[in-house]
Amino acid sequence: MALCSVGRPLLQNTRHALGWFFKQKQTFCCKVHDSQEEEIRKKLQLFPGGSIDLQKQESGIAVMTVNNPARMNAFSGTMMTELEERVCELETWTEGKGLIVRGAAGTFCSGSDLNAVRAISNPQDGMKMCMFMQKTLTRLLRLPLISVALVEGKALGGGAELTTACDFRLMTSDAMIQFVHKHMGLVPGWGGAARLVRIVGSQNALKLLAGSKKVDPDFGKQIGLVDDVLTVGEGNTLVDTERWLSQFTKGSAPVIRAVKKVVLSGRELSLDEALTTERHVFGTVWGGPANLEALALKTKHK
Ligand SMILES: CCC(=O)SCCNC(=O)CCNC(=O)[C@H](O)C(C)(C)COP(=O)(O)OP(=O)(O)OC[C@H]1O[C@@H](n2cnc3c(N)ncnc32)[C@H](O)[C@@H]1OP(=O)(O)O
Repeated sequence: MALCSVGRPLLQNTRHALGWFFKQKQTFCCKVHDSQEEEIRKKLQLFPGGSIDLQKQESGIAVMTVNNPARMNAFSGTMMTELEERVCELETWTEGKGLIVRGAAGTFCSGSDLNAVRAISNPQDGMKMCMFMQKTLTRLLRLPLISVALVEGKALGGGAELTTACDFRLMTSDAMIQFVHKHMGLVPGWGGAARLVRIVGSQNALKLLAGSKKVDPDFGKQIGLVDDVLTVGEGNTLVDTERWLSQFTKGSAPVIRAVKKVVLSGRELSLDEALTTERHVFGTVWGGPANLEALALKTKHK
């Protein structure tokens, strides 16, 4: 059997990549009824408050709002389980192309609700809560939608982690992102450190985590955490974000979703596995309606 460069048998590699690809394709609805997860879900339900709101628009862009303004949009337990439900809804939204994640009332999110944190401050419950949020945020990042976090006001702790589960981050000119975990005697646990390293590199991740350094828009852009800055007071930030995102979501949903899948496989798989996946994703759009229309129009790229 032929060996690929990383030493994994080629056939095994192909199977792995295809398994990954079809897992992304299938609509997993949605709750994994694993007993540990069910246990943590039940525990999270004991900490109510706020909501995660989802609006799916005809444009193919959905807006997800972290809504708990009395606590600066901190995540209560029920908001964690609602986030999972909304992600599940988005996994089955086949017309979707883009997603905006934002906070209610002009601020992003102040992390986990400290009242809930105090009540479940033993390591076992902490790890279970982290596992639940890691899984949900990984599914969020893997949606076949191009996602952007609109950061207004503050994104602190778990809120900063949530921004890293989106493909892009936009900040208003007065906004701030801060991984405050160290000041709380913690490290990120919602997958935020692993994702941060992939976005800004380990040197910058160390500065942000070990120094709990405040990230304003200029510094954010400099280190590649922030993709663009919206000037406060100049129009409606949500409309501006939709306009910004539409540069990437214009066009046919199957093609936009295919773009996200090939980029995701490039980011998450070995080169051989990513190449296999890319071929298969290519096969889903080759000869498809958008491809045939472009050929019929004799499209030129001047
Ligand atoms: C995954 C790990 C984590 O996420 S650990 C949590 C990390 N987050 C934090 O430590 C945030 C702590 N909060 C703060 O620093 C401040 O409240 C911030 C967000 C800067 C807002 O300050 P400021 O504008 O002065 O408003 P404030 O302090 O009066 O807050 C308004 C009300 O919101 C509440 N609040 C805020 N954050 C949380 C939170 N994470 N959990 C629970 N409640 C929170 C404040 O307690 C305050 O409530 P109240 O009006 O006093 O009843």
